[in-house]
Amino acid sequence: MKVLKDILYKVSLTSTIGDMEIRVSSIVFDSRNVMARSAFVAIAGTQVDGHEFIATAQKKGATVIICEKLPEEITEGITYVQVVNSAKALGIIASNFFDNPSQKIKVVGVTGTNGKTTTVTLLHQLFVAMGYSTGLLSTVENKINEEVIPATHTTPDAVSVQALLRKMVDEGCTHCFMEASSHAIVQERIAGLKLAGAVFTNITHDHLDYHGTFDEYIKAKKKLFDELPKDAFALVNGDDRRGSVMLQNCKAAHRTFALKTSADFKAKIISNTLEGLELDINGKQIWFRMIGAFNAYNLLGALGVASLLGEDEDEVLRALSAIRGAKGRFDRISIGGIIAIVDYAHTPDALDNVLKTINGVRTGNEQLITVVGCGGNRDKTKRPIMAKLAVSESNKAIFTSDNPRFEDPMAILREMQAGVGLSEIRKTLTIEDRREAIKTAVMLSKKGDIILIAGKGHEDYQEIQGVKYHFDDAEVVTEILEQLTRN
Ligand SMILES: CC(=O)N[C@H]1[C@@H](OP(=O)(O)OP(=O)(O)OC[C@H]2O[C@@H](n3ccc(=O)[nH]c3=O)[C@H](O)[C@@H]2O)O[C@H](CO)[C@@H](O)[C@@H]1O[C@H](C)C(=O)N[C@@H](C)C(=O)N[C@H](CCC(=O)O)C(=O)O
Ligand SMILES: Nc1ncnc2c1ncn2[C@@H]1O[C@H](COP(=O)(O)OP(=O)(O)OP(=O)(O)O)[C@@H](O)[C@H]1O
Ligand SMILES: N[C@H](CCC[C@H](N)C(=O)O)C(=O)O
Ligand SMILES: [Mg+2]
Repeated sequence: MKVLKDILYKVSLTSTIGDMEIRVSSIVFDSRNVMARSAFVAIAGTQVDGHEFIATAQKKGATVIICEKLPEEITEGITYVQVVNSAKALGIIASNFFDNPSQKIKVVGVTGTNGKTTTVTLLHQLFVAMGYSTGLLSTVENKINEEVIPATHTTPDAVSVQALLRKMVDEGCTHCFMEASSHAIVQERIAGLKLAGAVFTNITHDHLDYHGTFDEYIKAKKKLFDELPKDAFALVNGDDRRGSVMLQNCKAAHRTFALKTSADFKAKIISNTLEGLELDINGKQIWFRMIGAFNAYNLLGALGVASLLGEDEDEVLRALSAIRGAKGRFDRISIGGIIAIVDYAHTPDALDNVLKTINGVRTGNEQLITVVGCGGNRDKTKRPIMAKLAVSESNKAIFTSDNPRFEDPMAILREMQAGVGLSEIRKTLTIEDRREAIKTAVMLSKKGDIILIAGKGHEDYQEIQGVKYHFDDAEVVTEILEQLTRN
């Protein structure tokens, strides 16, 4: 239990009504989770306005209401705190409630359209390998050293972020590497967090359904850098022209990494094969198990962070060279001479990168068959672009479902087909059922061929009408390859 006025430290208040010395049992932003003596924080969301649930929260036992607009009816015995921005207040209050864990651990946030999970996973594995007790907050999973705490979001909600950091500090962690999604930055899920540094990987087309325009999407990412303290570092990809935008008006120490331009952390690709990457870094030639030129950026980002946190470059490079990265990112499954690659490419840039990587290393005698879909209730403008890329960079493309959510799967597929020109339509098949699509790809391939299954990576479900059915691309393709190559 914490005293209300203590957990309001640093929150911009407009007015208060009632006892400020009252004790609070938990911080809750969803009325459905309120318990006796909770403080309920009302937030206007994308679907509903949390202010509509103030009365419900009170009935369920909330004794403190934190809101932007005071309710018309004020109840005796309840304390009301009016704040300027309740989403931001939630982060600060949650941090105070958990005794500001981010002040006791070095937290590094990674943002960007692609490469966040890969970069934080590399860093987590690297710091564990170097002997540090280390936390991870990522799309795939949250972790304290090797203990897995399932993840529901790329960046958890504000209360979970602080609760997880508290657990990390209590378990002796000295570092935490976390993804900062653009949704999380805008929704203030990381308000109240003290960052030791932030990384910008890149920005390309995604999430325009949520942010509205590309400019707003850039602004969302930039907010992370605008709010960094002076003693933090801001490490950006110098080859992405928005890298310098992130650094405008940023008080933290400016640092860059790049393959093409001059930068604080630089590398040159010596070789890039389906087995891994060889890079030249400061005159040292090092081999990494990560595949694809884009992973040179993720490796450099991780090296930059480790160096900025004071680690020895040689030791870092030695450890990094043994690391495989995150699950579902360029996972290779080779059965009966057919190679299947499962990858989380769910944006045009990611798909383009993965296809270019495969095309850059194949002989050309084999076929490349791409199985791909686009998520429902997400940015629709990605659909024709991703379809076009899949067709033009593969011998055959099979369009299929990828979490249709509440949309009609066939409507999504038609929007994908609209991106393919008449001359290329014969190179495509549309098969709504993802298992059937993968099976068809396997049946169409012969020894030496490559099947790329894009979009779901580590995901172990197919989300249809609010229900998550078990579905794992790697599991399905393995089973089908084993069956068909046995016969
Ligand atoms: C679009 C979006 O980001 N939505 C997130 C947001 O919900 P919202 O603003 O839509 O909430 P809402 O349903 O309108 O409700 C408003 C408020 O009323 C409260 N409420 C609601 C109902 C009720 O009965 N009682 C009640 O108190 C809600 O708890 C909330 O505080 O805040 C919620 C709590 O933190 C999130 O769970 C929710 O994530 C949804 C499920 C989601 O799918 N988000 C995705 C898009 C997302 O966040 N993705 C990024 C990664 C993207 C990427 O980088 O690729 C991520 O970080 O995971
Ligand atoms: N640095 C990069 N530049 C471009 N594409 C990349 C990069 N790193 C990874 N990718 C591609 O993007 C996909 C997603 O990578 P990753 O999971 O690391 O990104 P993310 O930013 O965490 O994505 P999300 O927004 O869904 O959390 C990979 O499967 C790969 O296809
Ligand atoms: N973090 C991303 C993941 C997309 C993954 C893809 N499989 C899909 O469902 O669209 C999102 O929530 O938009
Ligand atoms: Mg991620």
